[in-house]
Parts: sequence; C-alpha cells; structure tokens
Amino acid sequence: MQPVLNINDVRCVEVALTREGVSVSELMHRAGYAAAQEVLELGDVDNVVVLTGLGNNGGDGWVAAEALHGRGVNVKVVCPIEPDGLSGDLARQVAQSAVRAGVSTLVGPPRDELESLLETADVVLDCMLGTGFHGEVRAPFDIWIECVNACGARVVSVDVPSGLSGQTGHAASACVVADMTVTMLSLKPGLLADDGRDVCGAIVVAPLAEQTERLVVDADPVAWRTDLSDYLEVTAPRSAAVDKFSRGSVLVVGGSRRFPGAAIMAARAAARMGAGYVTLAMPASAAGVAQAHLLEIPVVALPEDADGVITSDARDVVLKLAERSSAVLVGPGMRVSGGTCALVSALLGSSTPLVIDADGLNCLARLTNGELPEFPEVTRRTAPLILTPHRGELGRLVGATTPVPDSLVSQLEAARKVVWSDGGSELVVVTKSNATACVGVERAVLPKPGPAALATAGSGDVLSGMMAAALAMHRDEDPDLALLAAYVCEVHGYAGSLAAERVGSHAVMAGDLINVIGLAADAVDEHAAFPEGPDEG
Ligand SMILES: NC(=O)C1=CN([C@@H]2O[C@H](COP(=O)(O)OP(=O)(O)OC[C@H]3O[C@@H](n4cnc5c(N)ncnc54)[C@H](OP(=O)(O)O)[C@@H]3O)[C@@H](O)[C@H]2O)[C@@H](O)CC1
Ligand SMILES: Nc1ncnc2c1ncn2[C@@H]1O[C@H](COP(=O)(O)OP(=O)(O)O)[C@@H](O)[C@H]1O
Ligand SMILES: [K+]
Repeated sequence: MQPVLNINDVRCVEVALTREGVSVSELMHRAGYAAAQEVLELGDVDNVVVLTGLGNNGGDGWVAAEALHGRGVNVKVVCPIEPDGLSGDLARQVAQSAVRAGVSTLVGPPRDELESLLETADVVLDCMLGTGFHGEVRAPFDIWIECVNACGARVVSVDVPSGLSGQTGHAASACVVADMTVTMLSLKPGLLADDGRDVCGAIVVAPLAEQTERLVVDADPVAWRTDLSDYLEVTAPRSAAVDKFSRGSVLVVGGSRRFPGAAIMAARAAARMGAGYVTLAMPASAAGVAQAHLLEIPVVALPEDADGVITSDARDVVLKLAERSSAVLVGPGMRVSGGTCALVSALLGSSTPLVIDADGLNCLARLTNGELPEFPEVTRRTAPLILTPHRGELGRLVGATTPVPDSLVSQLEAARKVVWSDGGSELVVVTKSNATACVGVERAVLPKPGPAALATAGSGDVLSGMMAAALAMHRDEDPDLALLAAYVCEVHGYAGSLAAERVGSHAVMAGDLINVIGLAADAVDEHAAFPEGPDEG
C-alpha cells in the first residue's frame, strides 16, 4: 500500500528531513532532477517548455530546466518576472544558476508569443503552482494554463497540476490537465479524488530521500492507497470441499412497495459475488414482484404497513433468518419509518455480521438524531459491521447541521468521527464517491476507483449486496475488514469497466454490473496473485 499524506503533513516530513540533514535546497534539486528524469523517460523529447511560478514549485522547474539543458535538450523557461527578481532565496538561486548554465528564458510573454512557443514543444513542464496554491488562479497563470491545455504537447506537472488543490482535489476554474504528475515525497489526497482524477494523468511519486518512507509513515498517513497484491489475503477462499451453505449465506432485508428494485439488485449481486445461498426478505406486497424476478433466490414476505413499508412486527422473523445467515444486508429501498428503524436497531443487536446501506443508514441517522459519533454504543458489537454511506448519507449520520462532506478529506474526517468514537476493529465506514475510502479504526484504505459509469442509480445497491457476500464468505477468517471492503470496491470498480466495455461507457445500468461481477472478481484475484501478469515461462 502507498501512504497518502495531508499537505500539512507533507510539510512536516520536509521539516523532519531537514532535521536529518537533507536541506530544502537539496530536496528542491532532487525534485527537479526527478521531474527531468520522468520527462526524458517519455522518449522523443527534443524541445521542452518549462512554465515557472514565483514559489518553490517554480524552483523545481528551474532545476529541471538546467538538468534537461545539461542533457542536450532544447529548453525554454517561461517566467512571470526576471529571475533576479524572485523573492524566495532558494527559487532565485536555482533560477540564476540555470541562467548561468545557458538555459534560455522568456519573461512575461504575451499570449500569442506563448502559444507559438508551446506549438514547438514536445513536452511542457508545469511548475507554476504547487502546494502553496490557494484561491482562484491569478494572472498571468490563468492565461498560461489555458494555453497549456490548448497545446498539443505532452504535459508533465510537478508536484500537483497547477490550479488543483492537492488537499481537497477541487480544481480552480483554470487548472492544468496533465498527462503525468510527478509528486514529491508522497501521494496527496487531492490527487486521487474529485477533479484530481481528471487532471493528474499518471501519478509518479518521487521520494527524494532514503529516509522519506519512514518519515512519511511516522507522519500518520490520512489514508493508504492499495496495490492489487495487497488483496491476496482477502480474495475469495477457493476450496472444492464446500456446499451452498458453507460458501456463505446472505440475508438481504429491504425494499418497499414503491422501491422493490434496490433490494432485488442487492440480492442478485450477493449471489453473483459468490454467496452460496441468498434470501431476500421484503414487505409482502413487493415480495411477489421480487420472486418473479428471482428464480434462484427465495423471497420471504414480511408484514407491512399501508404504504407497503416493513413494520416492526417483522422483527422476530427477520432475527430468526439473520441467526441462520452468515451475513445480513439491511437497507436498500426500505424507506425510513418507525418499523424499519426498529428493524435496524434489532439487527444491530444481533451477532451476525451486518452491512447497513441506503435507508438503513437513514434509519441509523434517525435513531441517533444525526449524531452517530455521540452514540458509539449503537454500533458497538462483537460481529463485523460495515456502513456504506454516500456523501449525503454520511452527512446525515454525522450531523444534519454540518454540510455534506464534499471532498475525500472531509469524507475521511466524517467517517473517522464514527469509527474512532466506536473504537473497535469490527466497524468500517465505506465512504462512497468517485474516490471511495474504507475507513477502519486503524487506517483508511483507498481502493482504485472504478469508472464514472458507476455513477448510475442502483450501483450502490449492487455494491452493498457484494459487500454482504464478502462478509459471509470470510466469516470464519477474521479478515482485515477495511481491506476486505476495499477489495469489494475494487471488484465493483472493475465490474464497472467491464460493463462499460460491453454496453458503452455512458450506457451502463446497475443490472449490467451484476452480470459481470464474477468476471471482475476473477480478474482482480488474478491480478492480485500475479501483479506482473502470469509467468509465461
Ligand atoms: N514539500 C517538499 O518537501 C518539497 C516541496 N518542493 C516544492 O515546493 C512547492 C511548494 O512551494 P511553495 O510553498 O513556495 O508554494 P508554490 O506552490 O510554489 O506556490 C507559491 C507561489 O504561488 C503563488 N500563488 C498562490 N496562490 C496563487 C494563485 N491563486 N494565483 C497565483 N499565484 C498564486 C504564491 O503567491 P502568494 O499567494 O504568496 O502571493 C507564491 O508566489 C511544492 O509544491 C513542491 O513543488 C520541492 O522544492 C522540494 C520538496
Ligand atoms: N464518478 C464516479 N467514479 C467512480 N465511481 C463512482 C462515481 N460516482 C459514483 N461511483 C460509485 O457508484 C456507487 C454509487 O452508489 P450510491 O450513491 O449508493 O448509488 P445508488 O444509491 O443509486 O445505488 C458507489 O459505489 C460509488 O463509489
Ligand atoms: K505544478
């Protein structure tokens, strides 16, 4: 796994490195060389334009320019002011050094001159704004960024694409769209989420010093990005000595007369993920519809109210079914009522591994008055519990008065409030978004996100069914829950890619995901076992 550090903690690592004898000047030189090296490795690089800003990100650019010039590349540095006028000592010194070495410069060019120069470039190195960027992009960088994005050259950004917040992942109205980002010391959350996913291109981490790995871990990473090989310990157990029950049985509780589909999809997804036996429990008036769709999955009719919503009278039958199951999912399509809240509460009190999704989470928010972190006793249990909120549900769980978490870091913060108040290793919050995090008390794990095709109604119901199946299949193994949840998200993401290949990237519906879950799981398992591909020899 690769550590992800908040920007402030990256700065702490920089300070720690200087305490261990690696000066900031040395770091800037190594950063510049690392960027130059990545540019050279792209191949066919004769002409490079380096766009520099006024801070240390610009300093990295001047070092890279001098290094590329030393390797015989035709380099031109574009800077907003004369190099001698840079106010930061370090940036000024490296700029002056590059000029002395013969690197040619272009100071404050008008737009058309910059456009003509960029037309000659094989690669543009973007060193305008790094982690010191804040607010909206000011002139001249707003114009420069427009020109970079319009030119045909390959674009390499140093540390972060200029205009992107490396912390939140929000892009300013002007933001470089890079083909590659060479980021210093460690991954940053904003590179992996929201606009960061669109503008970073391939991400390369330059550690800059041998002490970095240790110091980054000491700096308490906000999350860990998985590599496929990390999943080896949670891929599906493979033994022929099984029957349908020992493969894991799942009970899905949900649906309503108005919304029967969500629970049906979750049940099908659980079966496709590999649970040997799935049961669906639904309000009586929806059960007939469900059974007509589900030949392999028995549907149990539950008592309902006049609106076709499960009532609290269902409690005993649901608890009995739960006791016989390896894992339970509650919530999809269920609606929020006194009856469904009572059901969620009863299932929390049971000793069966549990996934709570959708309206199950809204019931939980109602049970805890939107203050889940203040009621750790509600979620504290001996069996695993996975909550799968999207941003809206997460906001409702941690307090209706706070705004909905709108970035990966704010989601992580909200989820941490929940898991830390609980304090146990049996609770994981999966914060679903374009960059989902699986947050446990020990660490937050970031699976590789799937494609935007997943942003379709019902895709979350599919995920929660898969999640319950994974819990059921691993119930005897005491798996690392956050890693298991991340594995499921990775398979879900891969299913999104497969489905997009089959039906087109804009056409994927949740049902398409269900059909390829098995193929996606096989592919992820294979990649986990053979990250470099199977040995042909
Ligand atoms: N961490 C490390 O270990 C290492 C870090 N290194 C490098 O240092 C970089 C951080 O450097 P940094 O702190 O000097 O900030 P940087 O990104 O150059 O920006 C500051 C300049 O931008 C300006 N500016 C800000 N907002 C703006 C706006 N909206 N529109 C326009 N301008 C704006 C701001 O102006 P001000 O707001 O102060 O007026 C100031 O002039 C980091 O990303 C990495 O590349 C490596 O060298 C070595 C190892
Ligand atoms: N832009 C995106 N890129 C990748 N995955 C996404 C994106 N948008 C949504 N997803 C994923 O799709 C699923 C949507 O779940 P959810 O919001 O609960 O949908 P629904 O309630 O319609 O089932 C989540 O797994 C989420 O991580
Ligand atoms: K940059």
